[in-house]
Amino acid sequence: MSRYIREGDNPDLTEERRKASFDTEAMAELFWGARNLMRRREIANYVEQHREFDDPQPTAFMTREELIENATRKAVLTMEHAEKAIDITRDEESHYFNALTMGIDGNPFGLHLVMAIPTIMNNADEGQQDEWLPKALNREFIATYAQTEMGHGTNLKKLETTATYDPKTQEFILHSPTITSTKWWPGNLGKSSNYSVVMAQLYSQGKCYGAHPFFVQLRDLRTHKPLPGITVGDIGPKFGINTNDNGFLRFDQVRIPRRSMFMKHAKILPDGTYVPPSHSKLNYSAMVYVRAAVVSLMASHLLACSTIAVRYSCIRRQGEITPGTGEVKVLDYQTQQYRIFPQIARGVAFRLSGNYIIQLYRQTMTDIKNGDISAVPDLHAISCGLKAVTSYQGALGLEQCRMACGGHGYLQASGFPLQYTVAIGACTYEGENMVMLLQTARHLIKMAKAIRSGRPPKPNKVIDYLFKKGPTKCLIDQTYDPNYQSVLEAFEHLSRRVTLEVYDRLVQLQQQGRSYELAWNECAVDLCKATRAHVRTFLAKTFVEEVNKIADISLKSVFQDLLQLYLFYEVTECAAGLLEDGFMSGQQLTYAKKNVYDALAKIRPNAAAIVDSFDISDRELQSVLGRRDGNVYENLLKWAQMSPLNKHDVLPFHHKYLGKMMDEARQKSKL
Ligand SMILES: CCCCCCCCCCCCC/C=C/C(=O)SCCNC(=O)CCNC(=O)[C@H](O)C(C)(C)COP(=O)(O)OP(=O)(O)OC[C@H]1O[C@@H](n2cnc3c(N)ncnc32)[C@H](O)[C@@H]1OP(=O)(O)O
Ligand SMILES: Cc1cc2nc3c(=O)[nH]c(=O)nc-3n(C[C@H](O)[C@H](O)[C@H](O)COP(=O)(O)OP(=O)(O)OC[C@H]3O[C@@H](n4cnc5c(N)ncnc54)[C@H](O)[C@@H]3O)c2cc1C
Repeated sequence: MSRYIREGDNPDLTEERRKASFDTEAMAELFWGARNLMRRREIANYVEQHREFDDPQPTAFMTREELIENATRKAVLTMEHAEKAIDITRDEESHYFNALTMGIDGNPFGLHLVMAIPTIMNNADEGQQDEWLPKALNREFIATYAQTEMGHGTNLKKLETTATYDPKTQEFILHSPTITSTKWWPGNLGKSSNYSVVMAQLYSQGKCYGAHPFFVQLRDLRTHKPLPGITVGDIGPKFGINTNDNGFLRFDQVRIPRRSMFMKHAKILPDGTYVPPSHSKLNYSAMVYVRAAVVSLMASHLLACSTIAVRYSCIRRQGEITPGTGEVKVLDYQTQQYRIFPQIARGVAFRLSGNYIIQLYRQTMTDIKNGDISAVPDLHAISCGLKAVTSYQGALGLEQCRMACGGHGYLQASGFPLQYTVAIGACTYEGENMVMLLQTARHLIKMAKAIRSGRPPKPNKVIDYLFKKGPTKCLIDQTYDPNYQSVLEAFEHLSRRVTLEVYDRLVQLQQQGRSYELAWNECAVDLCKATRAHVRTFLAKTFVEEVNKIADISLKSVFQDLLQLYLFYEVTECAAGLLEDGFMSGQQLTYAKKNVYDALAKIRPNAAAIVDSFDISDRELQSVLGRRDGNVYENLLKWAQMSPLNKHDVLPFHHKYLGKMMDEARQKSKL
């Protein structure tokens, strides 16, 4: 018996696992890296041995208060166990440990770890870091990130919370002047946090200097009651992440010391003089971090949901393909493969680009510390576009996986509602997706201007292709092309064309008398298309580069199948754009489709082993349909029997309403 095939497993799933053309363990090592995989296994074992991390019942059956209490209990346990279970200096280990112990629906430390600590690290000056960081790491307080207000989330310039400097007392006065200035949404703000990063309009010497971050104590450290002048609470149930106490917050003339303003970049001197930062957006770095992290987060969601969908599709038999030969596994239907396998391929693509963008983020933060801010605009541009594209495609992909599981996919027991409701938040938080696409487009338009004026900027891996002249006709079906250069060139062509076309239209509209802003708005849909084309090119190139690095032939061949699917699926997705200017022919589109179908057929026998190699445990999946052992039906029944409604054969209020109604109806009909 192996790690993947065990006694008592569903025989249909075992048969699938035996079919694989590669060694699943070797694939898992390639996917995670040998050391990371070993550490994942050790961490998972650690958690399995500590049953106190188990939920007392499936979270789907809990009330909101029970959810939050359970998450809080496990969050404290997680912190207590962290040093024994993981190397806390390694983010990968922390993320994995947290996902195993606390799940994905939220926990009281979410924003503390993901936004408040990064803000302290990147926006506090040395003295402030010395004071706040050890306490933050030591969990002496829990902080969140309060930026969005009821009236404004996107347009930070219009935030209404004010921080007015009073040089007499050397304090800021925080105030929420209107209902719409109420901070609204911050994760863990409602009940868990006692501190927060607060974005407020900075006023000094009668002048407004725009939104700046402040570090503010919200609750008494002993009683946990809100401090005087502070009104704080939970915003109520949401589409998802109901384990998270997203909150509201108001200030009524609350005084905080001058040194509560984050002063690494901008400063207020004791007399009220404002010292500007070297780059006006350096205070936004925590947002940049989460945008970059979303790419890997979407990979995790897609890989988890495709694991569920593939496993379930291997044990679900329904209908015959050849009459009289018996019911097939639903994974044998080409339509099923077409729904699920592209999600696997996209998940892998996101994982590879997610690694790249997080490294770029870390490098840029180090550069900023050393006084070099040159990479900031490029990081902002690509992270906004990637965040928007991966969260949107991730959301669509999860829904495909759900639908691929038929009726059972709609059950909470499938695990999809949890994955989906958590994942789609990323289309909105950290910058609404359209707004993010338009941020990247600003960068692309600058590049287009440089192309038109014949002055390329200094070399940059992400945008260099825009300045090259590619082939004038698509060559995807013409040459032997193991590195898919002609597909990449097609993506580059599309990106270059839509970027230049929308740039030319912007210029033309201005020449016709429109202001830049009005012209921009008239071009906004196409500007978003330019960003999507650019991000597609980036994701595809990263995928090709990474597959080329694989040495093991049998593993490489599996990745090549996924790459083939990814690239040609993307060709079909953007076919309208490639056909529009005659770059690609209808015949070439047929060729692309054929490549998609060929790839589906090649992936089919390996599908179960591919998803096994993602090494996603049952504890993470929280899915009866996606169980490793494939024993779905008996466990679905067990799961339903745990429903609180089944505590009583007859619901306590039955006779009050339905019972009474039917009794009365029967009596009337007897009369
Ligand atoms: C498996 C991995 C697990 C990892 C774990 C991850 C877990 C994830 C958990 C998720 C938790 C979610 C928590 C959510 C938190 C939030 O949502 S916090 C609130 C987020 N809010 C936003 O994102 C607001 C969006 N709005 C903006 O960012 C800005 O308002 C704007 C739209 C970008 C415009 O900014 P503004 O200052 O008004 O712009 P302008 O003055 O017009 O300037 C524009 C120029 O500035 C450049 N720029 C903008 N932002 C940045 C930046 N961050 N960095 C660098 N440069 C920036 C922009 O490009 C413009 O430049 P030019 O074109 O040169 O003018
Ligand atoms: C799950 C979740 C968690 C969150 N966590 C936090 C948190 O911890 N801390 C925090 O501070 N905030 C948080 N937020 C708030 C979040 O960051 C904002 O909701 C988000 O930035 C979008 O802003 P908005 O709500 O103002 O949307 P709006 O800007 O009002 O969006 C409404 C519509 O207007 C469009 N639109 C707006 N401006 C433009 C424009 N310039 N061009 C084109 N279209 C435009 C948008 O595309 C969208 O279609 C969270 C939100 C969610 C959903």
